[in-house]
Amino acid sequence: MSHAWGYAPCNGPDKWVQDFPVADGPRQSPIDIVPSQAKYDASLKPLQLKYDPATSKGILNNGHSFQVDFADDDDRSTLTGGPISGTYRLRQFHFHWGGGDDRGSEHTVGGTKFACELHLVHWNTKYPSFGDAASKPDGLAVVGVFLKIGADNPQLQTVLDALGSIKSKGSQTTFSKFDPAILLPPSLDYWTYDGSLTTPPLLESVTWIVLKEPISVSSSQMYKFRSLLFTAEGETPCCMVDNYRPPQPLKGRKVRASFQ
Ligand SMILES: COc1ccc(N[C@H](NS(N)(=O)=O)Oc2ccccc2)cc1OC
Ligand SMILES: [Zn+2]
Repeated sequence: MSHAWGYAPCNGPDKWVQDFPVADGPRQSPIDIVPSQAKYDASLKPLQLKYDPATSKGILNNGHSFQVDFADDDDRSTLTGGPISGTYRLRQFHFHWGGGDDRGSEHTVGGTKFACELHLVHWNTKYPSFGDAASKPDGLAVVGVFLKIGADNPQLQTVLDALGSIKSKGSQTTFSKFDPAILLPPSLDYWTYDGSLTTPPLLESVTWIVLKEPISVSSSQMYKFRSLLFTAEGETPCCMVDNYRPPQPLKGRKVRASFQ
């Protein structure tokens, strides 16, 4: 691919394998989660997500999605328990969404797509940095939360209100005192499986933890996500929509459930 990766027909998910051969690897993400095929594992521990709002730093349009970045130089915002061992630090969160309410999530459940999916990216502190962890099979843990079309979600509003300041690729602004825990559903029941980043470099270093319970988002709130641009200022504007990779082959992997 002579140009950078993206989600258009010319540089989208079907083309990524040209520059990132791991795209055809044995543990690619996302996947379709089939609840009846997911085996309850009593040894799975409850998720422990402890986030300090003081660690939120800024919000950035990176040309593929937008992300909120967190200070990860200590253990103030961490993931422990669940399917992982040790302590993973929160690095950033971001979303994937569709051009319409009928699509947008990366993982699907029994073939059902949601309008949007939140990813909270954590890295294993047994490694010295995110970059180092990202290349290890147990280096990353991403918590996925589905956003289902329904009532307006007030907890999303501070994030959505910031999008006006980061419309174009490369724009960023401060985003402090934000507690990502307010984006989580009441139940932390989850499915888990071994997978990868869902964007290039598609590294097969992610323990996926996908929450069973979605949070709500209204159609009008979805329009705020779709007001962002893939493109930088001065370029022909292209709306940031359909920034999701479709489900990938399971290739013999087992999905476990933390609930019966
Ligand atoms: C902190 O560094 C990274 C963090 C994440 C990802 N990729 C991430 N993969 S995912 N969907 O599996 O979490 O996807 C995106 C998608 C859009 C915007 C930002 C992340 C890549 C990173 O550095 C290469
Ligand atoms: Zn993601």
